[in-house]
Amino acid sequence: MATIPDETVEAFRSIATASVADAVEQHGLRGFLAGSIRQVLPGRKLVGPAVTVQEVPSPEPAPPEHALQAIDESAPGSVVCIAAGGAEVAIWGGLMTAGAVANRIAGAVLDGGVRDVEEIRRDYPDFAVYARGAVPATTVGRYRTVFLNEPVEIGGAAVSPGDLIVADSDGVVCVPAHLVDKVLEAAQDIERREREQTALILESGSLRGGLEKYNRI
Ligand SMILES: O=C([O-])CC(=O)C(=O)O
Ligand SMILES: [Mg+2]
Repeated sequence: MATIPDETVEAFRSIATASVADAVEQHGLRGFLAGSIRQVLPGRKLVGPAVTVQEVPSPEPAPPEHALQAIDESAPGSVVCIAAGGAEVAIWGGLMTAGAVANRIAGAVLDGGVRDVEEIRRDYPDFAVYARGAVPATTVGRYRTVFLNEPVEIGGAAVSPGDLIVADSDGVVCVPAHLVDKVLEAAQDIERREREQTALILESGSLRGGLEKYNRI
C-alpha cells in the first residue's frame, strides 16, 4: 500500500468535502458516501488513509477481531472504515476509541452505528467518528468481522485500503489512492473558482450575474 505524504493529507484538511466530491466525479467515479453516514460530533474533520474491515450478520458471540486488529496494527493517522451493510447496532464504541487513540488512529467511518458517544465527546476531543447514528446495542452476538484490508462498499461508494478518506460536516468522500494528487489539484481549482464566484455574486448583487463568468454553479 503506497503511503500518502503528510503534506497531501494536510492540504486536504483545508478543502471542503463538496469540492473533493466534485473533483472525484471529474474522473467519472463516485467518491461520496451516502449522506446518512454523518459526523457524529461537530467540528471533527477527518483526513487519512483507509483501512477496511467487513462485518456480516452472525449470532456468534465473537469479538470483532479484524476491527481490533485494524485498531492495534494500522499506521498512525489511519481511518478505520467498517462496512456492515448499514447495521442498526453499534459497530464502534468507547473502548475501541481508547484503543484507536492509543494507537494514533485518526478516526472511524462506519456503515452502522456507534455507542458511548458521551464518553468519546468527553475523553477524546480529537477523534472523529462518522456513522449512521448512535445506538446503544452492541455488535457482539449480532455481527462478526470477516476480513481486514480488502475492498469494501460503504454507503454506495467503493473503499479500498489506502484510499484517502476526507470527511467533514457535509459527509464523507473516498478518494481512490491512484487519483489523490489529481483530485487535490482539481479540488483546489474548484475552491479558487468558487471563491471568485462568491466575490462576483456579492459585488454584483446577483446570483446569476455572479455565475455568468463560468456558466455553472
Ligand atoms: O461492544 C461494542 O459494541 C463496542 C463498545 O461498546 C466499545 O468499544 O466500547
Ligand atoms: Mg462500550
